Amino acid sequence: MLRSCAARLRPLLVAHGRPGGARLTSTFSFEEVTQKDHALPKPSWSKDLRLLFDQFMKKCEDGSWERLPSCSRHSVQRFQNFTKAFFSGSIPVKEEQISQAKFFPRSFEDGLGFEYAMFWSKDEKRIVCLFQGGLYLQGIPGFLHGGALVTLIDTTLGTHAMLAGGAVMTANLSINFKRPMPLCSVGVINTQLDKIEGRKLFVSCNIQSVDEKTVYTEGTGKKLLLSSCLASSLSLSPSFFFSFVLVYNPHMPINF
Ligand SMILES: CCCCCCCCCCCCCC(=O)SCCNC(=O)CCNC(=O)[C@H](O)C(C)(C)COP(=O)(O)OP(=O)(O)OC[C@H]1O[C@@H](n2cnc3c(N)ncnc32)[C@H](O)[C@@H]1OP(=O)(O)O
Repeated sequence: MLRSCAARLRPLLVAHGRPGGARLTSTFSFEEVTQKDHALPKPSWSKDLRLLFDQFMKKCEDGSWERLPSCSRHSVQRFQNFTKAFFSGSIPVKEEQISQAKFFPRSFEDGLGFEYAMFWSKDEKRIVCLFQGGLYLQGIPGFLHGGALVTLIDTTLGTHAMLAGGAVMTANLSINFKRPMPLCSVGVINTQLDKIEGRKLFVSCNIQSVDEKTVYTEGTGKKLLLSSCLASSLSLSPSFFFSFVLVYNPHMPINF
């Protein structure tokens, strides 16, 4: 699947006239153009997280669910396209800073921060995010920091809103912390799209324990579309969308 996405990206890279584009077209291969996918099992994953992951991978076999790949950096090209399209290219961040920047939830060493994998059901229009909050995310002793939970909620709701509508920003987020969540335990975020009003997407979710007996946190968010591409992108394929995130930037090493 990713190989075919990479093939689809080839003309895109050339079309954008990126530096090195010509070289890439002659040497382009899947191995060269993808970044590390972090949404895959690692030794730091607990047994619970691994078991849940395997259950969802099984659900992916008939195509009803799809695992969403996840990388830690945007390519400079993608950043430039984004800022040009939505901010008239006027974001005051230097290119070298962008190539150093990391996606916040993926910026910790393995097992110490956020470990998570998201699965998308196109038919049910929901995301399930399986996660484990590591030792560096402590708030009150022994429990996850509320801000860490909010980060993951915003990321999951943002991903849902993007799949449903295109590029979005969070305008508003409301959180109820119901029970403290133990450090290093596994949680499950379930999202839903509640309604769409013009450019506004209303999404909500909760975080439950693996046995579904405890609801740790509930979140509702209002996401604002940055473009009017809602109607045309409702049928956007997540694999294509996220494969675009995985575009290789020739100025960066392949593995981080
Ligand atoms: C490396 C791999 C990465 C992979 C990434 C994938 C996953 C990524 C997930 C990442 C996740 C991370 C995500 C992040 O971290 S996003 C970062 C955090 N968010 C921001 O920084 C947003 C800052 N705010 C703005 O830029 C603007 O205010 C926006 C764009 C939001 C709206 O400004 P704009 O000028 O466009 O719109 P408008 O003012 O004409 O208002 C339009 C309508 O909206 C209503 N409204 C506006 N504001 C609010 C509000 N606060 N509450 C409730 N309602 C609000 C307003 O009443 C009006 O309604 P109506 O009168 O029409 O009914």
